[in-house]
Amino acid sequence: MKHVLSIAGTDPSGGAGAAADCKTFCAHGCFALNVITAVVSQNTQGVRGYMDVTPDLIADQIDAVFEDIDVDAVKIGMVSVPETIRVIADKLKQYTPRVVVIDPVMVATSGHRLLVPEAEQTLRDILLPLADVLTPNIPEAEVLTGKEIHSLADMEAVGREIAAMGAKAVLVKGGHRVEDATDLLFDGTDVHYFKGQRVESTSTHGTGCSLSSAIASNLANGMKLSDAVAAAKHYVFTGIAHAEPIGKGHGPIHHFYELYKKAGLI
Ligand SMILES: Nc1ncnc2c1ncn2[C@@H]1O[C@H](COP(=O)(O)OP(=O)(O)O)[C@@H](O)[C@H]1O
Ligand SMILES: Cc1ncc(COP(=O)(O)O)c(N)n1
Repeated sequence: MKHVLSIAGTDPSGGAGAAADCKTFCAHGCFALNVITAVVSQNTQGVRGYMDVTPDLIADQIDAVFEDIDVDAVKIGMVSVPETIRVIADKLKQYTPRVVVIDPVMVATSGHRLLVPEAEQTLRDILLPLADVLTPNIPEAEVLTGKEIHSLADMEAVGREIAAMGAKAVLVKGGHRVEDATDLLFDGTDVHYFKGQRVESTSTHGTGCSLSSAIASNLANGMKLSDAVAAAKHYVFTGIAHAEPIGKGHGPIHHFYELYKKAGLI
């Protein structure tokens, strides 16, 4: 069994962050490990506040994992402040995990910032070059490049530009598109489109967290990148399409992929 580590913030309502990551790893038959960067009070209706874990405690959590367990892949989510980014980057350089998937989380679906503006530059300069795969959504790709995205051609242009900043591969996610939910991968050489129908649903909390965790799991399980992304996208699509509404706001996607398969739903 492969061991996959999430480095992310929390969500007590179980839809995003560390909870989504660990559910996704388990659904892919991987053993879930997790390091917490920030304790967040949030639910399906929004983020109420958060407290960053100190850099020393983040470092010690990462050491506790790597000194003890062989890690096959790492997924990084909410990193909130420059100090958090620096300590994670130092530890990635120290332990050189085989696969690093970075979801550059900036703003929650509810509109609350999860990355302070001063940290955007640090993320771009220090963390981005350590990514085997970086998975910005459209607003995040716009912040990283300073360019507006209105079309698939714009998604391709920013994907290439972010790769030129140092990420080995870039998946520009299309969840914020109006017409469909097509994602675009630039793998450093080729461009791949992952066409996706938009599901009209309020169960979209944690889609980005789950997608990047599914990619990390699929890569840990030995898939090649384009297959890993295609399978991850299907996982998230199914999670949205078959979710039972939970909570009063934007509910979580579901992680019962194998059950859905057995039931003949997918
Ligand atoms: N309403 C939707 N219908 C189908 N797929 C969606 C929908 N919303 C998001 N996705 C997919 O979920 C994944 C996460 O995308 P996105 O929502 O853009 O990320 P984030 O959660 O970081 O904002 C992408 O593969 C995207 O295409
Ligand atoms: C700890 C944490 N990490 C990431 C997200 C983003 O998820 P979403 O964009 O689906 O709200 C979140 N809400 N909370």
